Amino acid sequence: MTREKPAAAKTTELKRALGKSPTAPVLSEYDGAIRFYRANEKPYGAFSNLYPRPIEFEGRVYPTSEHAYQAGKASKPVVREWILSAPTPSLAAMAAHGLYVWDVVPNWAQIKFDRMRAVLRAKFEQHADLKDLLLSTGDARLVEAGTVNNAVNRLWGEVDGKGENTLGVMLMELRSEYAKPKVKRASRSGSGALATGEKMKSTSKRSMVIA
Ligand SMILES: Nc1nc(O)c(N)c(N[C@@H]2O[C@H](COP(=O)(O)O)[C@@H](O)[C@H]2O)n1
Repeated sequence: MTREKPAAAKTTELKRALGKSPTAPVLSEYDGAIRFYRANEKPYGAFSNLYPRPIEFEGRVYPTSEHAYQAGKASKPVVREWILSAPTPSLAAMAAHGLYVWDVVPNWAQIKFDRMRAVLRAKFEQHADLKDLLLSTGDARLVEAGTVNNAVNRLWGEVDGKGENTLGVMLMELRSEYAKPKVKRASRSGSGALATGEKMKSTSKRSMVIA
C-alpha cells in the first residue's frame, strides 16, 4: 500500500526538483499555505521578524521587529542595550537567548506573546506596503517554516509541518482585523443626528455605520 506524503514533504520535494532552496517561500500547490522564514526571500520574507524595517515601539526606534521584541526580555537597561548592540537581528535573538534568569524580566514566558502581538501591530501599521502584502495573502495559511528542528522554531513556526506556528497565527489574526470593514458608532449628538422631522428607521438606539 502506498502512503500519501504530507503536504510539507511534497512541497520540499517539489522545491528540490525545481532547484529551489527548501525554505524558498511558495504558495504551495498542495495546501495553499504561504511559508516564509529567511528575511531575504521575496516577497514573504518580509513577514519574518528578522526583516530589516525600522519599528517605533514604546517611544524608541528599533531596526527590526525582532530587536523591538527582544528588547522587552531584559530586566536591566544595561543588558537591554547589550542585546540591542548586536549587529544583526538573529544575533540580538541569540544574545537574548543566552541571558541568565536574573537578567530576564519576571513572567517573560507569559508576557512575551502580548509583546510580540504589539510589535507586529506596530510593524504593519507603520509600513503600508507590508500591510498590503499581508492583506494580499487573502485567507492563505501563513506559516513560519523553520529549517532547524528546535523548540524555538516549533513554537513560533513549524518544522516539517509540526509546531504551534505562533507567529503565523498572530499574522493571520492581524490580517483578519485589517480585512474587516471598520465599524464606527454613530454619535448621538454628532453628524449622525437625524434632521428635524426625519423618522428613525432602525429600532436600535445606537445605529452602526460602516467606515
Ligand atoms: N528567520 C528566522 N531565523 C531564526 O533563527 C529564528 N529563530 C526565527 N524566528 C524568530 O525568532 C524569534 C525567537 O523568539 P524567542 O527568543 O524564542 O522568544 C521569534 O521572533 C521568531 O519569529 N526566524
